[in-house]
Amino acid sequence: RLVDSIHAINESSYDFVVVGAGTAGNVLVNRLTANPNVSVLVIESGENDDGVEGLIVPFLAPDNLSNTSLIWNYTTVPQTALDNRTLAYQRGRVLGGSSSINFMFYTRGPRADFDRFANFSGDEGWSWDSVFPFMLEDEDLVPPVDGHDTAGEFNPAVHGTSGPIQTTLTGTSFPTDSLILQTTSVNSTAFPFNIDVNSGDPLGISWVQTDTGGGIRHSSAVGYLHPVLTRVNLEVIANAHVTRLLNIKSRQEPDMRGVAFYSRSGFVVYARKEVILAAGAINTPQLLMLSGIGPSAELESLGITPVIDSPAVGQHMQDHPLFAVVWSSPNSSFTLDASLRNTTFVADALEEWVTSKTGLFSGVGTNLFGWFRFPPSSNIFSEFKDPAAGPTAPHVEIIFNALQNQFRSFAQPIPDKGSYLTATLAVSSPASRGSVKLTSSNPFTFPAIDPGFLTHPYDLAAMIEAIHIADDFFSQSPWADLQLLPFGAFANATTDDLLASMIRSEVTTFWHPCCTARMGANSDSSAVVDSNLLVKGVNGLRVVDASVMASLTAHLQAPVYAIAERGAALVKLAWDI
Ligand SMILES: Cc1cc2nc3c(=O)[nH]c(=O)nc-3n(C[C@H](O)[C@H](O)[C@H](O)COP(=O)(O)OP(=O)(O)OC[C@H]3O[C@@H](n4cnc5c(N)ncnc54)[C@H](O)[C@@H]3O)c2cc1C
Repeated sequence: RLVDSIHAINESSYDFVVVGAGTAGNVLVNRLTANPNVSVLVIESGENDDGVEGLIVPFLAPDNLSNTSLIWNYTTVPQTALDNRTLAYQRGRVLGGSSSINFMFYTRGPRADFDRFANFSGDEGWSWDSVFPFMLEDEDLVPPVDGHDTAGEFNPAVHGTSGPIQTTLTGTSFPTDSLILQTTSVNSTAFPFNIDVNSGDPLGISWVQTDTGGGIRHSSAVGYLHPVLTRVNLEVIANAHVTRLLNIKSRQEPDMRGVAFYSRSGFVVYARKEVILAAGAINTPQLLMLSGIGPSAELESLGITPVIDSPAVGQHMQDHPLFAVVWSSPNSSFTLDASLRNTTFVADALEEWVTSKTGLFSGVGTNLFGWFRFPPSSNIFSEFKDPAAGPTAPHVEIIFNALQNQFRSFAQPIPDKGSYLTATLAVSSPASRGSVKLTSSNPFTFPAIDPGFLTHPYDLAAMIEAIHIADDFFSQSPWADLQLLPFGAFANATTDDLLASMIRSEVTTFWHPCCTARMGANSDSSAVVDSNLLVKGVNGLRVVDASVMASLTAHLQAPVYAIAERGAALVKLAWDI
């Protein structure tokens, strides 16, 4: 049952209180309420997603970033390695959380990253082989909207077909698709084709898989929450902001099963079994610290009485730095710039989506992308230790036909004529670390978010390597007819030093924060939760969201689903439900 008012809530205590109806939170809600004897309240700060068209049209995803009623409109602190720029740092604030506003790439990440989770936490249960069955549980792979034959575009053996989240392959082809594939043939050593990015070995160039189905976004709200809203043992309150967790024991080990929240006025509810924090990698550490779980001295300086000293809360933050390089081409038939400037073309494409959920608006605008490792002999490793987790973990990601082969830049203005090809690049296993810190004891004051982009020099060197790989890619024979020329600032960045300044002045976020309440062995003071995701040093509190990752991996949504599926299994096991 979805309620919009606190007065409609039936109880003052529930078996489980879940904080945040986001990507992970809705997995917990769905799996726990499958048992009719278990009662769950989920408290979500954002509004109901149902009926908000902008959230379900895949092609319109970027527009959500400026819809401030659906997002946490965060900004980072000045990034010291990015010319002191601050960056917009949006998160989803709506049922479905960031899965309702993200760009829908469905990527589970490399085997090596999950094996690193297992090593770090001392729990084999987090290894790729152990988590893999949970990865299949969230997924329902469905045919693409154009019904084309997908043989050779994915490996059915590594996909789920009965989970809540529909995933699919592109249903709109772009002229550059065949050129990308030809490049994997003419130089399969540097640019191998990989039939399935989600097998645990994502290296090479693959077809993009998205969490869309039938031409619409399948967020955690669409897949996990709305179908179970009729369960009588579930209550969901939207537009209700959790302000802190309450220690309900004055002696012995703290017990955090009280939840204070605000919905026009303040309320408290209690969990009989557990509070599960699923507020995401920014708000989870914020709430822990507001509740007295964090670095004691910092909390005291803000007037917050510490419950336990947990210095790692908010630390070890990672995110992928993202950057774009643009080439111009006199051959406009390969790019969509001209079409997208034509209002009739755009209106017709939208009309096609409205009537049949097919065409340009049914897709995310990117069909093929690649993950690459630098060779062991690469100069970068004479200077830096390799931060990647192992042989399946990429060093860089390149999205070759980003957003329909049109001009796309995070810093430069859109030209009103010409045709362009944009590659977006990311450092996949960055060495930089950042933090989330409280600036106030007021729960409505935004925390200080510092992703620490490029603060480790390896990340800048890796981004320069990514540009060289992209350049090499577009220098291969299939691209000759396009007569590509580096465009804009890229055209003038003719040395690595000039590339470095361009990177510093343009890098932005891939919106993948994680690791701010990371998992680890009990003896490890750099970890906030144990390998069962229970907050160390207190009772009754578990964290299940991107904050618990031991280190950064892929695009985070599919890994978060897998972590949440396993998290739900851990909760059920702990309470024998
Ligand atoms: C613009 C963008 C594009 C992205 N693109 C992709 C992509 O293409 N592929 C991919 O894999 N990943 C992508 N990501 C990342 C991915 O979506 C997130 O990492 C993932 O969804 C995070 O899941 P989560 O459960 O940790 O947090 P969220 O899904 O953000 O959920 C947290 C929820 O908690 C709620 N909440 C927070 N604080 C409170 C509070 N105090 N009280 C009550 N409720 C609260 C929030 O409103 C939210 O609903 C993208 C993210 C963004 C923002």
